[in-house]
Amino acid sequence: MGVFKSKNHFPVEGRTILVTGGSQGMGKGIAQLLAGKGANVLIVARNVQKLESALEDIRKSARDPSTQRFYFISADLSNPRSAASAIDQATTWNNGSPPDSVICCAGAAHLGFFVDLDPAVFEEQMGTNYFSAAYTAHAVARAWLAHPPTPKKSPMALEPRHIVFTSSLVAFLPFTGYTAYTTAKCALRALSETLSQEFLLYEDHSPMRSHCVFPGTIFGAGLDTENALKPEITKQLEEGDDGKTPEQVAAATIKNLESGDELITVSGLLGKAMKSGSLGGSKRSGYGIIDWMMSWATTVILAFVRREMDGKVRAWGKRKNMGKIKDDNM
Ligand SMILES: NC(=O)C1=CN([C@@H]2O[C@H](COP(=O)(O)OP(=O)(O)OC[C@H]3O[C@@H](n4cnc5c(N)ncnc54)[C@H](OP(=O)(O)O)[C@@H]3O)[C@@H](O)[C@H]2O)C=CC1
Ligand SMILES: CCCCCCCCCCCCCCCC(=O)[C@@H](N)CO
Repeated sequence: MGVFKSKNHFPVEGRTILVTGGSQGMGKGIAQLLAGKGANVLIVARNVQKLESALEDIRKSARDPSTQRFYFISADLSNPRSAASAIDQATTWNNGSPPDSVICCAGAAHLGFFVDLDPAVFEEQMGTNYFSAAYTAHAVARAWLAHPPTPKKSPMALEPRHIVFTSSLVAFLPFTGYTAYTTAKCALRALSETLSQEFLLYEDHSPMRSHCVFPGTIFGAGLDTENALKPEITKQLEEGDDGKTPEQVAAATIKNLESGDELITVSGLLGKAMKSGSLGGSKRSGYGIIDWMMSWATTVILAFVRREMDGKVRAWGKRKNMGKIKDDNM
């Protein structure tokens, strides 16, 4: 049956994988899934209590608890020195080799209308969502180049090492209320795609791959926190997405990594359609046929979707008298 079995581009058994934001939500889901597939897993986040309790659950998901190893590192990854130190600690723990792959899930959304946000939020959102991943990637790419890969199977086979970024469906279509967050998530897409090309420089001696995941709504504590600040109109615009559990998002992410996708969606047809409408010069999945055919439909559909969304936003502003100068100010 070997002929029909396609290559697994993301083997994890016996590998060491670092997951940022691994203490809850999607990151924890991914860490548990990788543990179940036989990987050694490190998780990084700030809050130690959450890290400890997540690590317990990850350990319980292990395929073989007698051989697999698990560890947590507490670090604020929006600080470049802390991110570099986290990769150093991970390398020391992993007997001197950097983690084989890194999955960056750390992130959080601060919602609100642009004019209502304190300017500090723009910087915080870049730190939490963009710099946390950029600094982690920078530190691990340097470590990878300093530690050439050791062949896992035959002497000739060099397994690529992978860095995975987590963006969002909001990177494909504007959603009112998300300015501070979406800009950081779009920056992650640009980083991932530029890196995927730049990594080709090292293809012969130190193959590396970068990927970007674009989840839709993920249920959990992160979503509950962001919803407290989310404008009603934003909730209306997001209604087309039913949402997924962290476990569903984790499973779809790993499945797509295994099939070798660079840009990964995890929301069924909705995600595939939104992605295909924004491909430009981006890498297609497989031979690109499905992306290409789908894009015929979505360039048309998305124009209508956008019109409908804009109509909702315009009507909302009108109903709430937004932007109107109060009479007593005149
Ligand atoms: N929830 C959703 O609807 C969607 C989420 N996403 C993105 O998917 C990812 C996962 O989302 P979700 O499952 O909701 O995540 P959660 O909010 O549940 O968890 C976020 C994780 O990131 C960690 N983290 C946050 N900031 C930092 C930091 N500065 N340094 C280190 N760790 C940090 C948190 O731990 P601690 O606070 O202890 O540091 C926690 O482990 C995020 O990047 C999010 O932006 C994308 C689309 C939709
Ligand atoms: C053919 C195209 C049809 C388009 C339909 C539009 C509806 C899609 C809704 C998507 C909702 C956005 C979810 C991500 C939110 C997010 O990233 C935050 N929650 C972060 O925490």
